[in-house]
Amino acid sequence: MTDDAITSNDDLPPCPPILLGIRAALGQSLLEEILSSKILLIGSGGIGCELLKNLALSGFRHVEVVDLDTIDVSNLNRQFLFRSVHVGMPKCVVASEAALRMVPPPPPPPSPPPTPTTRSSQAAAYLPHHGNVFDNSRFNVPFFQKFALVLNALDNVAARRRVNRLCLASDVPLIEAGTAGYLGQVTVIDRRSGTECYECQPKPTQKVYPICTIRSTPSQPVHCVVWAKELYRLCFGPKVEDSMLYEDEEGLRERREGDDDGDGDGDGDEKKDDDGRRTTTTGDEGSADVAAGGAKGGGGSSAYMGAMTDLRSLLGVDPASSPGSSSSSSSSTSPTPYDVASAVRSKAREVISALFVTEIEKQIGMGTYRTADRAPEPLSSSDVDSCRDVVPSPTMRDGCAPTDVWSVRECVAEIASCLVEVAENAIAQDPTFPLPEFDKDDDVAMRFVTAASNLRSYVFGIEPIQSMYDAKGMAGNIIPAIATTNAIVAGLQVLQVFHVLRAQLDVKKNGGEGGKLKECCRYIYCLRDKTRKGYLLQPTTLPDPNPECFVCRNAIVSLALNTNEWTLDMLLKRVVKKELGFAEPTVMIGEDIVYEEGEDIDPSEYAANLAKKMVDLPGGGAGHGSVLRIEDFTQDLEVEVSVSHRDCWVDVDEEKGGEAKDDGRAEMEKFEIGGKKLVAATAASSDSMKGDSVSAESDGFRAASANEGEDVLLVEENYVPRGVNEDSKMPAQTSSEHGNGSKEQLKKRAFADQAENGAKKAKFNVEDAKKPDLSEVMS
Ligand SMILES: Nc1ncnc2c1ncn2[C@@H]1O[C@H](COP(=O)(O)OP(=O)(O)OP(=O)(O)O)[C@@H](O)[C@H]1O
Ligand SMILES: [Zn+2]
Repeated sequence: MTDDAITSNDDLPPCPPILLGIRAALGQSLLEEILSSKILLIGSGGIGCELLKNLALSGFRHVEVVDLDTIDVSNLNRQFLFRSVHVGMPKCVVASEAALRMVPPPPPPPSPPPTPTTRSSQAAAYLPHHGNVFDNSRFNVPFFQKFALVLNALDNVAARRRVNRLCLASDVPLIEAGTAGYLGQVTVIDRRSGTECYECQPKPTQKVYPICTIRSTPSQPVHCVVWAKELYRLCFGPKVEDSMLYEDEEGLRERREGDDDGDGDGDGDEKKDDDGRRTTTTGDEGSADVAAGGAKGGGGSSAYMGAMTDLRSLLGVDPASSPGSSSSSSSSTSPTPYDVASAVRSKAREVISALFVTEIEKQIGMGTYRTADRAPEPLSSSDVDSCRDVVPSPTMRDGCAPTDVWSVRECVAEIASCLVEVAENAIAQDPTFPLPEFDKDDDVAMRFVTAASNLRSYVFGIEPIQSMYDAKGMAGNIIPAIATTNAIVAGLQVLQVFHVLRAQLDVKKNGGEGGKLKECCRYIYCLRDKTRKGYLLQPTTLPDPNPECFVCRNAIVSLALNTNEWTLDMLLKRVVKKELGFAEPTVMIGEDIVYEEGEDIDPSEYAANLAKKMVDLPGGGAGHGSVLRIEDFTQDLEVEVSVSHRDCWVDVDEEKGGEAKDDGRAEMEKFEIGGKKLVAATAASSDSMKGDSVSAESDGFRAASANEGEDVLLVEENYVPRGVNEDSKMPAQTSSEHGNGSKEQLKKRAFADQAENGAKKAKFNVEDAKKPDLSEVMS
């Protein structure tokens, strides 16, 4: 791979046997770079565990790991650095300790010893940071600047955007990765090298949710839907132990016994080995004490299993029992439907209270949610009382629609109503009873899952609360995360790490500006189906930035909405924070600051503006044709937003032959980012604005080309990637007029890549059309 890679071992300093292969492939100087470089890893879940193991076994001695979550039982099947004794402990703490034990011993110091001491001869340290990467007091530009490069192993767009911005602002290369079932992708983002950033391409609306475990600290609606499906299994499943929420006494005992030092704290106490080489890696202050809190979580019993067992028996789900025959039922004769309904409602109250009050309070007490964006708030007892017919279930209401969003109390009432229905069906010996596995097309199943998922969202402050229609879309599209894909992708990431370090080493040795990663790094797809030549990995050149990207190219963002009705508060929450990802925005109209956030800012200063309509804001208002300037010093980001007023939203839905499209949002709440920019500030009628609609969706097409001399398998040279249609060799499906997303630009890029790499024109391979854009994948 390199010139010095061929040097005979006799001429080289001693090296741990496990690293001889690395040295033979990469050379002594790159090995030294590996031994001394500081690497930051964000996320220690499925991909993160694989990456940590790879980094450790490749000789990396200085790695820091950020993760906000604690270990759940359901992570154990494939997040292989964790054991049942670790349940409840921070993932990053356990993963760092486990990986550190795999780091080969340091090479013996050369004689005479180097002066000053180089980092490669220092003790290895894998430092965990249990926290949310959005915590700007800890994870900010100075923190990122300490590292040679950053690796992402995340499962959500918001956190990926945050890391992307911090890396751009810190000038640190980012190796980004994602998987979705059998599919995966890895790319390298480097501002100085002029590569595309994570946000250069608009993200397509997510259609599948690759996820298969439960997030202890949920942050998205889909995390709650996954949890609710497991709750459904726990209530109605033929085998209660199949549910990821199931806890039995034996399992708890095992976990306590697994804490082999017998102190019950579950810490494993494995921080040092005999020669003291492996240093204690408690990380920052947060990690050590949370680890202790989390460990108690490993030994505590769940607050809900007792009530759940009674409920199953009452529902007649467990074969030994029949409806109404619970131990808590006092009736000795056959119960009437009324008796059953009232017994079920009362038990439902107990279960809901255990799940959404007692269990949450218990976990809060143990510090499980310290890293959540917002501390969870247990339901109130009056909310839980809605079980007792206090509130009618929303689906029993006249005119109820699948797009309705239910309140907390309605969700509680809906759960109770589903449970009563199941019990009554059981009594009537309905042939559909007992309930089958969860089926999104089953009415009771979907009502139950929507209500339970939303209650969890309410408790954790997760928005938006889902209508049954939305929840169904998610519940039906959750696909399992596959450990093998995670392993492949993590391996590819480490190969890119070597390339980045090699480029950095060249600059150190030979001088120059750096920024040459486009020459050596690749965007790599991991495909599900082999290409015709039998390859599963496809490297392509790193794409150029999108000139329309407001993150890396300071492009102006165009925004259309009803400026007469939108308030500043709506603008901040729905557009500035949610869509544009600003963490601490300062909003200016001309020279006037209309809003500011941050540690030193008194929130009352701009409180009066929050309720004002956009047109009524100071500085002349943010009406049609105005320009807002939004800054965020925490991300070193500044953007100009060109505002246009729109109050009529007739979009043509081509699939429905030109009918008006209803996306479920109230007319007044609609907005569009990324339409045509206003050229001049003219007063606009609704009609004059109609033509401005441009979908911000893109299929995330990447121009692909075969590259010679890769360290991954090549695809055949006549391969044409997804999105290029056979006749025109033009990217299909994109309707965006955004820079690289436009047909013309994509076409140019595809052809430029082909020319550059001598790739011949190709036939479109149908199998390859399955290749997704994984830029928004979950893990
Ligand atoms: N904002 C964030 N700050 C820090 N860590 C984060 C943030 N968002 C996500 N993570 C972490 O990224 C990791 C993503 O890994 P992954 O998705 O494999 O794990 P998982 O959620 O446990 O499993 P699953 O594959 O079922 O989704 C998680 O451990 C999660 O805690
Ligand atoms: Zn960009």
